[in-house]
Amino acid sequence: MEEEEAASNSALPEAFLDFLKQNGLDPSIYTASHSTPRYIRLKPGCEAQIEAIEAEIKCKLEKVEWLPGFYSLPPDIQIANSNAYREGKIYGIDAASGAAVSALNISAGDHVLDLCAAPGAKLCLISDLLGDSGSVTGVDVSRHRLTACRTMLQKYALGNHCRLFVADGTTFSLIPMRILAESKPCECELEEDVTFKEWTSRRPWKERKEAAKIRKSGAVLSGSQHPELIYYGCHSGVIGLKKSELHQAFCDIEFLSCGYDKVLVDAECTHDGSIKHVQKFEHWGWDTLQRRVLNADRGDSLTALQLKLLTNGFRLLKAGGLLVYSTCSLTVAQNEDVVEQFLEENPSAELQAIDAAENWPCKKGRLPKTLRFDPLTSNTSGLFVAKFTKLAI
Ligand SMILES: C[S@@+](CC[C@H](N)C(=O)[O-])C[C@H]1O[C@@H](n2cnc3c(N)ncnc32)[C@H](O)[C@@H]1O
Repeated sequence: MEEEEAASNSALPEAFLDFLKQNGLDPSIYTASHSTPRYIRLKPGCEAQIEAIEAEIKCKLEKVEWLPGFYSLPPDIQIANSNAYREGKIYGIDAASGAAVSALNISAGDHVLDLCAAPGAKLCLISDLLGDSGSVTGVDVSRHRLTACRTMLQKYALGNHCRLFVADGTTFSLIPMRILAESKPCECELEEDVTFKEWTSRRPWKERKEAAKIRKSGAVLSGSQHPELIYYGCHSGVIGLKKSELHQAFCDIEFLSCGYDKVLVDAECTHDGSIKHVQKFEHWGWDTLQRRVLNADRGDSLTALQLKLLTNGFRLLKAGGLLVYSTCSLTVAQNEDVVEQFLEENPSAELQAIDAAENWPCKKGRLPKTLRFDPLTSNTSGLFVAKFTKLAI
C-alpha cells in the first residue's frame, strides 16, 4: 500500500508536491484520483431512458444516492460521442460541484446570480433546477470561456431564463430582471438607447466592430465598463428592455430588497483540488504550472481577488438570501482564511450549516459549518464549500 502511494505521488509533478507541502496538504488524498469516477447529471424527465443510455455507452450508470439526478460511471468511459450526450439528455458535472449548487437550496422562482460562471457546469445545473421559472444571471471576466458557457446552455436547452455578461465580478452591479420590471423609471439615457429584440447570434455590424476593437487592443475589463451582454434567453426578461434600463445603477441599500435570492461565488483559484486540471500541464510543461498557477506571488493577489468576489457577490444578495462560496482549491489560505476575513468585514454575513451535508461523503472544514470534498474521502474532485445568509441589519 505504501509503495502504491509513493508510486502515485511520484507521478505528481515536483512543483505541485512542493505547493502541497507549503500549504500543509497531504498528497495521499490524490492517491485514489486515477479511480475517481466521472459523474453525470441526467436531465429531469429522462429517467425512463436510463437503460437505453446504458446500452449505448456500454456501462451501468450508478445512482449517486446522496445527490438526486446524479450518476457515476468509470473514469475511462467516454460519453461525448453518445446520442444521449449529443441530444443534451446527460451532461458531465462532478458530484462535489453538484453539492455546492445543492447547498444553495434553489427553489422555483428564485433569481440566481453565478458570479464566476464559465465554463458553466454549475450554471447549467442551476438552470436545470429552476426549470421554467426564475432567472439566472451568469457573469465571467473571460469572454471565450463565457462563450463556451453559452454553447452549453443552448446545447442542453437550458438558456431560456438566462442572461450572460462578460464583466468583472468584483464590480458587477446589475439587479435581477424581475425587479427591473417594477423598478423606478430610468433617468439615465444612453446615447443610442436600443431596445433588445429576440437574441440572435448574428450581431449588428457596429457591435461586432466595437467588440473586435476591444479584443485587438487587448484591453482588460475595467470596473467602469458596462457589462457586455453576450446571451439572453426568451424568458430572461431582457427582450423589450432598453439598454439604459438594463444598465441602470442601484445603490447598495437597494440590493437588500432588490438583490438576488441566491448567489454562487465559485471563485477563481489554484485548482489544486482537481488533479485532472493539474495533469493538463503535463503537455504545457510543469514550469508553466509553477508560473501560472502555483506561484506564491500570484497566491496573494488570488486571495485578494477571492475576497473581492465574495464581498461583491454578498453585496448583490438580498436580505435573507443565501450565498455559497466555493473553490476547487484545498488550501486554507483560499478558503477558511478568505471566509474569516470576509466575516470580520461584513457583520451582516452569517455562516450557515448545510443541512443536506449530513449524508454527504465529505469532511468538515477548519471553520465550523464549512465543508471539504477530496478525492480520497468523497470519491470526487476536491472542493471547499461555505454557505452564508445576509441578515437585515
Ligand atoms: C473555478 S472557475 C468557475 C467554474 C464554473 N463555476 C463552472 O462550474 O463551470 C473560475 C472562473 O472565474 C473567472 N474569473 C476570474 N476572475 C474573475 C473576475 N474578476 N470576475 C468574474 N469572473 C472571474 C474565470 O474566468 C473562471 O472562468
